[in-house]
Amino acid sequence: MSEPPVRGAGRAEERAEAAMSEAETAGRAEAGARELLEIRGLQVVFDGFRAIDGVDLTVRQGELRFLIGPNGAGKTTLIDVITGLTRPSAGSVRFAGTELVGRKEHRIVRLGIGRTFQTSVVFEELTVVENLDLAATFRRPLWALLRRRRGVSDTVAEALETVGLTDLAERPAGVLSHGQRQWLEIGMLIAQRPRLLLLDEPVAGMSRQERERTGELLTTIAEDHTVVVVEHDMEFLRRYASQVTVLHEGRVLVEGDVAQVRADPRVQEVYLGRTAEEAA
Ligand SMILES: Nc1ncnc2c1ncn2[C@@H]1O[C@H](COP(=O)(O)OP(=O)(O)OP(=O)(O)O)[C@@H](O)[C@H]1O
Repeated sequence: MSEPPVRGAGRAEERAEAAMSEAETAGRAEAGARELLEIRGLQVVFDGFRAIDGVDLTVRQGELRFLIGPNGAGKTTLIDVITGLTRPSAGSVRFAGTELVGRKEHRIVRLGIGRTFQTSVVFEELTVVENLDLAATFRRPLWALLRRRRGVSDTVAEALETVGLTDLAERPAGVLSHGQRQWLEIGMLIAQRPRLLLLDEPVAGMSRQERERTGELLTTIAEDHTVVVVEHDMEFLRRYASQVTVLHEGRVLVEGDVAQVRADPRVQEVYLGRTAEEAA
């Protein structure tokens, strides 16, 4: 379903992005009940295999949504489709009313969607603050990049503060612990001022203490962002999740609050089966 090139489409997209930036400011002030992400009839086929098989998903502005499911359920593929990395064979992904399917990755970032990857994107030789500054320039217009910069911008200072790395601002990112590195990556996303953050397994490999701090961090971030978290850690889910969507074999199996989802026999069978006692 590749589309023919359309003359002026790039400019139309840029206009849409500019409009989105304005809408962004206005949108943040609005009540949190609005639908920000609307996925309908989504299908992704890899060599005849349906990795996503008719997914409908709505995420409202201001939600902290957890996406769980057994290995191969299609969680990462779903994030890949939202961010333009994978093109679906059918369906629609609308973000604040704008269709994302067919848009390039960098344009989707500019529309206000940021994601973390399972692999690190931090520059180890640069300091924490330099990494954040680099991330913050991503959505900045060219003239702003060319201007001589003095000190740390408010955006970067805020991101440092939010992720609790202010004391380590001048240290090279290479010396950070695994947890601190993950927080830096989240800080780098925040510095891009996205409306929607997609976090792929943010507590993987973290110590108990680091997981707790990350849970608190996500709760703070969710106060003024919409956040979708892909997570496997059930203990983490129990403590910090509110709304949960369970994917299984490329479909939405169950959706609801943590208690509803954990009590659902279908979820216990396909996902919590191995931790049924814990789920009780
Ligand atoms: N590029 C690809 N080509 C072929 N098959 C793929 C590709 N990407 C993913 N798949 C398959 O699609 C299915 C969904 O994969 P996906 O990585 O989205 O699952 P997941 O829920 O994120 O799993 P995990 O928890 O293991 O990361 C899997 O069966 C996977 O093998």
